[in-house]
Amino acid sequence: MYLSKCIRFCLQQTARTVSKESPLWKRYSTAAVQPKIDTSFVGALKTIVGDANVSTADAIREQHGHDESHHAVAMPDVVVFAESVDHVSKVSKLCNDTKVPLIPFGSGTGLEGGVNALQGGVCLDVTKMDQIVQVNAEDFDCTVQPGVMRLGLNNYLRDTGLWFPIDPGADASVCGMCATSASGTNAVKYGTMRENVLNLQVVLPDGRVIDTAGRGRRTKKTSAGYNLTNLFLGSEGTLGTITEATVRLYGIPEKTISAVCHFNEVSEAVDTVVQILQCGIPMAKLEFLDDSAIDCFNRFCKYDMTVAHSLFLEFHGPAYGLEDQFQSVKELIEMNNGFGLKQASDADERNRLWKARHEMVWACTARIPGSKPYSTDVCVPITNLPEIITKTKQMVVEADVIGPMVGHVGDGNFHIFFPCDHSDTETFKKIKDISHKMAVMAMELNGTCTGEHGIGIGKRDLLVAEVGEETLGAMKQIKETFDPNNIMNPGKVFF
Ligand SMILES: Cc1cc2c(cc1C)N(C[C@H](O)[C@H](O)[C@H](O)COP(=O)(O)OP(=O)(O)OC[C@H]1O[C@@H](n3cnc4c(N)ncnc43)[C@H](O)[C@@H]1O)c1[nH]c(=O)[nH]c(=O)c1N2
Ligand SMILES: CCCCCCC(=O)C(=O)O
Ligand SMILES: [Mn+2]
Repeated sequence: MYLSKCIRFCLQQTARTVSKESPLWKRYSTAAVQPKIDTSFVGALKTIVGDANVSTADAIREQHGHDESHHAVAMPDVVVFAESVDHVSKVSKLCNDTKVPLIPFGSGTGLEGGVNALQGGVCLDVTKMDQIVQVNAEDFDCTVQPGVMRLGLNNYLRDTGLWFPIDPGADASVCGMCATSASGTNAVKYGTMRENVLNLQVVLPDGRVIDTAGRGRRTKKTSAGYNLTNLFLGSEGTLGTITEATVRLYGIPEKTISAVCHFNEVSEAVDTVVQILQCGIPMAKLEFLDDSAIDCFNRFCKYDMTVAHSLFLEFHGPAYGLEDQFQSVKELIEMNNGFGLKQASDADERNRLWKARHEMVWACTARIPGSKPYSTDVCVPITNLPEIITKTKQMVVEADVIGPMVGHVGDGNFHIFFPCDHSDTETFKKIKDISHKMAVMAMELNGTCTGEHGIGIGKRDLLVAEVGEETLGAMKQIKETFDPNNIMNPGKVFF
């Protein structure tokens, strides 16, 4: 009850901070100085990176003014394509000296408006820095530049017998995945980015270049000083630009089993998840799709799966023992009245299933032609998962909106993929109301308003409620220490 009162108090307080006279607004809001983008500034950029790497063309600015979220496009004044750490350092220093906003751009697949240039300024596109610097196969790690995408990394690794398993549904940049503390379907076994980054090279706003664990360090564990690596993980471009990431790699599993099963009740599916995890069965993937999501799945991905609440499961490991794990899960599914348990017959069927799962948001969006996706992203301790999923499903049904539920329930994290026609203001209001209530419910159940997509623009009010004023104040102190001129991605994470 106490938690609930704190959360609601903070939300009320934050509602007041939007009107700028309240003390909370002054304490947390650090609006950047309006950019001084003139021909001499653009000329200075061209001197640093070369004429071809600076663009003020509308099409390029528009392309860099949004990500895959529902947030409105906010174009930068200029787009700079960095080709080296030196470029990043000198551009950062120029922006810092002239107090011009600087927004790092990975591959634009973010879901919270993270790259949108709310106050104009310079978009720093790092895709040209696309080298895989080093692969240390015997140590299970590699170092990549910020333009390396996760699928490109895994293609490069194919002959080594290793892979990088963190798998957001998009082909994102590895450094962008660091910046948003990304996750995906494999997190239940391999963890999220927070558990898989050994070192980061970061260019600070004033141009200084640091290595968060020390240059060349790549141990699985360290107790040397503050954990700056995890400080920059999830920083969403607000503390510095990541110009190298050293990440953990894993052996490609000898054997993989994928399977699907169905339930008549949401509670039966989610109870099965909790029991699987409490039995310590080392699942690789454990995804939930409700009946509405399966309906979208069938329509868009050309499947004819039973339209019922479903679990998509995957097991990774040595050939021996994997079938035993599957049989243990089979018993738990049957104990919870699950039915239709079916293994994928071969790698093609397995890959087709998971490709469809990764494209679920588009399947759900296609339910209303011309709509845009609006995704939620709450995460709770798994024992609280049955309550929040059941209550959320009830909210969606009562609101009479299309709200397919999909997610990484093995991590306690799930989404609703609302097809959102912004011109339908009544439905859009219902969607935002459900999203807000879900986030408050998650926080009241000891969870978080964002398991993997970040705060960006749309969840800044929720962050205050989630962490509380004192903790947010400490975060602001860190921000002001690294970025006293507030040039790094202003308006994100904090008001
Ligand atoms: C269809 C689909 C499906 C999914 C997802 C997206 C889409 C379109 N995502 C979200 C997205 O893929 C994820 O947030 C990525 O980490 C974003 O990486 P980008 O390189 O696209 O960052 P993008 O360029 O979008 O930037 C995201 C944020 O990071 C910052 N940033 C980017 N590169 C940086 C750098 N080098 N240094 C500092 N800051 C930097 C930006 O400033 C911005 O604030 C997701 N996510 C997830 O966690 N799990 C999932 O399952 C999915 N699924
Ligand atoms: C474009 C919206 C993407 C929604 C989120 C996708 C995601 O996280 C997933 O698990 O799928
Ligand atoms: Mn997800």
